[in-house]
Amino acid sequence: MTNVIEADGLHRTYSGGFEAVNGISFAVPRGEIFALLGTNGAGKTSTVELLEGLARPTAGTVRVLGHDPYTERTAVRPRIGVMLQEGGFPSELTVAETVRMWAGCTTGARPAGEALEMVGMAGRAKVRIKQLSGGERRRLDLALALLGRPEVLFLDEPSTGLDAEGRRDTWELVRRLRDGGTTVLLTTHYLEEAETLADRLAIMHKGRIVTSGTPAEVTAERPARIRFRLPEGVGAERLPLGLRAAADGPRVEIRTHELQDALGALLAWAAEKGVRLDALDARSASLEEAFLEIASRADDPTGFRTDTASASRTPDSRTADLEEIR
Ligand SMILES: Nc1ncnc2c1ncn2[C@@H]1O[C@H](COP(=O)(O)OP(=O)(O)OP(=O)(O)O)[C@@H](O)[C@H]1O
Repeated sequence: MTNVIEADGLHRTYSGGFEAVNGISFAVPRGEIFALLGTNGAGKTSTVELLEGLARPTAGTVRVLGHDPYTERTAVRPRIGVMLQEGGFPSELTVAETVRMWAGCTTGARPAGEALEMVGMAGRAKVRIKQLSGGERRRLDLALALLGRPEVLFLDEPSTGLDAEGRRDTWELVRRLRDGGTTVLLTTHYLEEAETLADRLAIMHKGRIVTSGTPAEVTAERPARIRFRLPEGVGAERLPLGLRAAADGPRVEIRTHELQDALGALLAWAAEKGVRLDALDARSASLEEAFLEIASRADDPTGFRTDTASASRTPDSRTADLEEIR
């Protein structure tokens, strides 16, 4: 499969000497939605700007559609669509005028009405920019990014400021574009967005990629969780040995990399002993849990793991992991 975006050993150091991007590498094949996640200030926007050709990396290489997006800007720019974190529009123009103005600078632009239709803004064509809500401005930003029928779409926090319905509409649109062959790289703070939308993702922290893979791969590295309440008079120490659990009074939590085995053992024990497990809840790790764990672990210099190290961690298959109830 052809890689449409390739970043290799990227560094970006700002003029004061601050290293915002610290040696990251990844590749995005054609027709994939790739999400860059990260803590505030992790370096996502700094990275995306390098991919968009808005800045030159301090070290390392970027290829977009086989070209250097900075030095070969004229070859790359007509084939990409960019939605920046904050678009600046003349506030007195109407939505339609803004789109037409933008279309005038775009080769092979879609008709203005079509671009507005795609983002659900056709009914707002005559409204002045200054009268738009924050969410409507985001939709307009997206319409402008789509004007040139881009092969590669860069979306920096596309659904920030959108309500739940607007977010779902945007996800639908991004999926349709992907299904039509567009490659999409997006940054987001919404973990649900990354989990449901991204084919693959990378989590950044302090300029580095800490982990990457499909959403399922990233969460699979984290233990699943079983929670329940034991009846009065039944202590957690009576649970089967393999299921040593953290208990806070009657509330018990088991963390395990083998959810099916652990749950099976727990239910068999409860049935045999006639113990009722109240509020029983078993679930795989969510991306949010993975993210929070990565962020807190990466803050601890002794606990920092690189991508390779965390990927090669082998879960203990027989014993459930024990963790304190938080
Ligand atoms: N022009 C600049 N000069 C110096 N430092 C900068 C500059 N632009 C960004 N930074 C710093 O680089 C780091 C990374 O910023 P960046 O905007 O890339 O992070 P981000 O992951 O997009 O953050 P957020 O999620 O908060 O938008 C931050 O610490 C930021 O303060």
